[in-house]
Amino acid sequence: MKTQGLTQTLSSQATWPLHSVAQTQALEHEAQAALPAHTLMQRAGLAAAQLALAIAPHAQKIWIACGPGNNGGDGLEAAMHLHAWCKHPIVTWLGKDGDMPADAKQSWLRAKDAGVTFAEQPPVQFDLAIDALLGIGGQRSPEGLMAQWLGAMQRSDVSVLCVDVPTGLLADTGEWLDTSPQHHVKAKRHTLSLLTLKPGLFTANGRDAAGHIWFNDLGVTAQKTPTAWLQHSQPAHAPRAHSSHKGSFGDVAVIGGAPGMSGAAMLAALAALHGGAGRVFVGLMDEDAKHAATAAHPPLMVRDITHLALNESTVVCGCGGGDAVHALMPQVLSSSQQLVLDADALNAIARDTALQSLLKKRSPRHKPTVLTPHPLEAARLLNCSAKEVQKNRLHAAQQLANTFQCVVVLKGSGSIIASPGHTPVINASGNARLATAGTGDVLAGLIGAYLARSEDPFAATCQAVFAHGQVANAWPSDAAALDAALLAASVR
Ligand SMILES: NC(=O)C1=CN([C@@H]2O[C@H](COP(=O)(O)OP(=O)(O)OC[C@H]3O[C@@H](n4cnc5c(N)ncnc54)[C@H](OP(=O)(O)O)[C@@H]3O)[C@@H](O)[C@H]2O)[C@@H](O)CC1
Ligand SMILES: Nc1ncnc2c1ncn2[C@@H]1O[C@H](COP(=O)(O)OP(=O)(O)O)[C@@H](O)[C@H]1O
Ligand SMILES: [K+]
Repeated sequence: MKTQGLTQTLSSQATWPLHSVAQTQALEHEAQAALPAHTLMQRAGLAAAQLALAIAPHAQKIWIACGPGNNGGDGLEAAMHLHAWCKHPIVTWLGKDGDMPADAKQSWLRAKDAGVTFAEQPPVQFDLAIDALLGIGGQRSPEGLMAQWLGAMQRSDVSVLCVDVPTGLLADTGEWLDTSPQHHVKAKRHTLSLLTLKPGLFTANGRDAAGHIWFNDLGVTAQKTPTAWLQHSQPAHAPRAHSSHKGSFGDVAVIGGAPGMSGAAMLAALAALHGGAGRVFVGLMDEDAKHAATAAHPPLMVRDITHLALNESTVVCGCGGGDAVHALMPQVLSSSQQLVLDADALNAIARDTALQSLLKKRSPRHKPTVLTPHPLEAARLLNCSAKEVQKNRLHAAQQLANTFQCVVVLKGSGSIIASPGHTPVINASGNARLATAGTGDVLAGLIGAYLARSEDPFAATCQAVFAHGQVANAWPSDAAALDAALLAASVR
């Protein structure tokens, strides 16, 4: 087994394995059995203290809020090092002598012996705070002093370093334990994930709660199949062969754009075009918009829906489809070779069990389908509330994928890509610049373009979702706000 382990930022790897709390605890037990007692906590505390120095090199007064369990033990270890390095750590601690885990007790004794300052209340002023209240053992809402201290850290303007997991966040799902709307996290935040990276840091509320994420495996290599993968970057596009032609990259046919909503279908079509599809056809449901669409975008081929070769195309259906798209769905589900279903197409399926049966039949007929619901659309398909979907996004996405035998993209902060037989992927790209109307239409079109030239629908979908978010990541902060039209023009 390796020693100490290195604290890394996530940019060094394209994909990262994410492990659940249960897997992490099993790994911790295995590692503890193979190492001298207290080794892991000493490594965790040293890593936290070193990271504290790195993110706030000039900090002197450091408030370390320690909980009653082993997460608090990590904080006590960190305090001991920071004290030895002539910083001024002040520990507020919720542990009780005689009622604490053995590792935490040992760290408490070591911190006391080293002369660390313990206080009843947080200091009035501090230069950095370390949240070592709860880690992966936190399964009920903080109350009393713990809740007060957590609130003080979240409201503070000073940087906060969370040890392992931001207190109050469920490491498996990214949901806050206490769902009252108090979590207006203000401080600049860092999280040092220990032993494993946990899925909840990357989806739902995880990204806001955790801030910049660092990882230290404490010298222990996780062997188990992960719960999910984090996609953190992707390979550059393969160069196009010189002899390639428009037929080499597939046809995408977009169906949607009912009266008043043609923009949604056009966004999907433009995204498919800029995403590299060989030819993009648009079956607009609004007759009156066809002429203007052709004039504005000559490379797009606007066609009557009945003239689209669905059985030879990757069809993107639903963007701006309104209720009228329902009538087209039997044909679309039966004939399309590959299919991306978004927005109103998903709502139509949620309402109609006959369409659900047609959808389920596609996979056995080797006709791949990608569903791209946002949480409310996913909830309609699962017959539950959007809140329930958000409670466990990985589970909801996998459930949808298994039910309909499709690839599913559950959109939002930390989009989940799930498919039967695959370990789900959490997408790391993207940010709140995408929280504007029409960006989902762009995603549907882009997935269409990637599917059209790929043999692997799951991988193609993961790459398209990453590329879509990457535009928002790279968007200059001093440029005009990113809107869906700019996004459709910028995707690759
Ligand atoms: N052991 C090791 O070698 C290593 C462990 N590591 C570290 O340990 C962390 C896991 O430690 P853990 O399992 O002790 O759980 P932890 O997150 O401290 O919380 C549980 C404690 O909090 C209490 N509690 C819970 N909710 C509460 C509430 N609302 N309000 C008040 N109290 C509440 C709960 O009490 P109980 O519910 O049992 O009454 C229990 O005492 C992990 O995230 C990592 O940081 C690393 O150093 C690697 C090596
Ligand atoms: N905060 C965010 N972080 C990352 N991605 C986001 C965020 N907000 C929105 N997005 C992305 O933007 C797109 C919005 O899609 P959707 O909700 O369908 O919007 P619309 O229907 O208006 O097109 C999705 O790809 C979603 O993942
Ligand atoms: K913590």
